[in-house]
Amino acid sequence: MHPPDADSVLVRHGELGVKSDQVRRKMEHQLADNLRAMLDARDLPGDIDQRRNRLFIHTDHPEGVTAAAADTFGVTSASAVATTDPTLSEIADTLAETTREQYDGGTFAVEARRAGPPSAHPFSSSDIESTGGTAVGETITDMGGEPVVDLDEPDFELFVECRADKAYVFCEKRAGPGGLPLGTQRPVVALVSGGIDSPVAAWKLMKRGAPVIPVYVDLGDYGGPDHRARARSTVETLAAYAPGHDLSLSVVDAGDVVADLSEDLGSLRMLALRRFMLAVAEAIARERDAVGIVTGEAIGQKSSQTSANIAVTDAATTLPVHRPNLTVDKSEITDRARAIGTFEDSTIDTGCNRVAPSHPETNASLEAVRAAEPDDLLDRAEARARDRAVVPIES
Ligand SMILES: Nc1ncnc2c1ncn2[C@@H]1O[C@H](COP(=O)(O)OP(=O)(O)OP(=O)(O)O)[C@@H](O)[C@H]1O
Repeated sequence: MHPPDADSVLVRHGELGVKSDQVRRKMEHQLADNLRAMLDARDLPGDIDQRRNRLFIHTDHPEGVTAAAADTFGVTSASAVATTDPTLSEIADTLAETTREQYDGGTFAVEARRAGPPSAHPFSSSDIESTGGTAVGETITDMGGEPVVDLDEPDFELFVECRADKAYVFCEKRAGPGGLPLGTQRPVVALVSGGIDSPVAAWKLMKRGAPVIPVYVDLGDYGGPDHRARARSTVETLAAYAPGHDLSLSVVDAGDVVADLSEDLGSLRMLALRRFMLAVAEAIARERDAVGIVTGEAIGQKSSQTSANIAVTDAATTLPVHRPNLTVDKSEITDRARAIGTFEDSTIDTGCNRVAPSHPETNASLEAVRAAEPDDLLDRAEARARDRAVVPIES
C-alpha cells in the first residue's frame, strides 16, 4: 500500500548506523550496489540516492521497488513515499489524497517525525500530527465515514517524516531481513543438502553479510537425480536474494565413498560421511579464499548432531564450522524456510536411499571414528573437491 503520488522508496538500515564513519560508508556503498543489482534482476527502474543513514530510490514503480528492497540483506524496512514540500499545508494535502485513495474503513492515526534543527520548520511533530489528523478525519467524513482516532492499534495508519528540505508521506513500513549488506564479510562455504535446514543456515550467514559458496555432495545411488535437483532448486531460491553475487553450485561426486562407508562402518558411518563433507568444504574454502563452513545442523536433531558427535565431526577441519541453527527448534527453522521460500524446494520427495544406520552411535569418540574410517578418507575428500563440477546458478 502506498500514497497515490509515491515517487520514491525510503530504505532504512539498522546496524550500519552504529559503525565508525569509514565502515558505515563502505557498508552503505555495498548496500547501494546490492540494491542496484536487485532492481536490475527484477527489471525495475530506479535511481539510488545515498544519504547519511538511509537511501532513497526514486522510481515510478514504488510497489515493486519496495518489495525488492525488503528482500535485500541489511535493509530493516522500506516505504514507498510521496515527496512533498515541508509545510503543514502540503503535508496535510498529501495525507488527505492518500486517505482518499487508500482508506478502507476503521480507526486511523497519523504519526509524524520532524528531523533537523528547530529553526528548520516553524512547527513541531505534534503540530504535523494534529493538522494532518484533522485533514485525514475530514477526508473520511467526506467519504461518508466516521473518523475515529486510535493511536495504539489503528486500522489505517499514515506516517510523515519531515526533513529540512522535503517531507515524506507513507502508509507502510515493509520489514526487510535486517542484518548486514551481503559482501561486507568474507565468504564461507555452505554445505547444502537441499533439506529444510541447510538452505536456512546459508541464508542466515548471507543475512549477516557473508557470501556463500554452495557445495552439494552427490551421494550417488544413495541420493539420486531428484536429491541433486532439490539441492539445486534451494540454491536458486537463495540466489534470488543475492543478485550480483556468484552462487554457482559446486557438486562433488561421492557415490563410491558413501557406498564404501555404508558397507564397512556400521553405526559410525554417518559421522565418517559428515567428516568427509567437512573436509570437502575445507578444500573448496581454501581454494576460494573462504574463511569458514556453514551447515544446517541443530544440536540433537539427528544422531550425527548430538553435542558429542559434533565434536567428532568438527575435528575433520581446522576451519570454523558455523551452525546458525544450532539452538533453534525444528518448527522455527521450518517457519523460516517457508518465509524465505526454500521450504517447497526442500520438501520435494526425493525417494533417496537411507545412508543412516538403524542404530547410529550418539556418543562417539574421535579415536573410535578415526580408527574405523578409511585412512585416506580426508585425502579422498580433497581430491574429490578438486574434481568437482560447477553448476552455474542464475540470480
Ligand atoms: N549431500 C549433502 N551435500 C552437502 N551438504 C550436506 C549433504 N548432506 C548433509 N549435508 C550437510 O550436513 C548437515 C547435516 O546433515 P543432515 O543429514 O541433517 O541433512 P538433511 O536432513 O538431509 O538436510 P538439512 O540439514 O538441510 O535439513 C546439513 O544441514 C548440511 O549442511
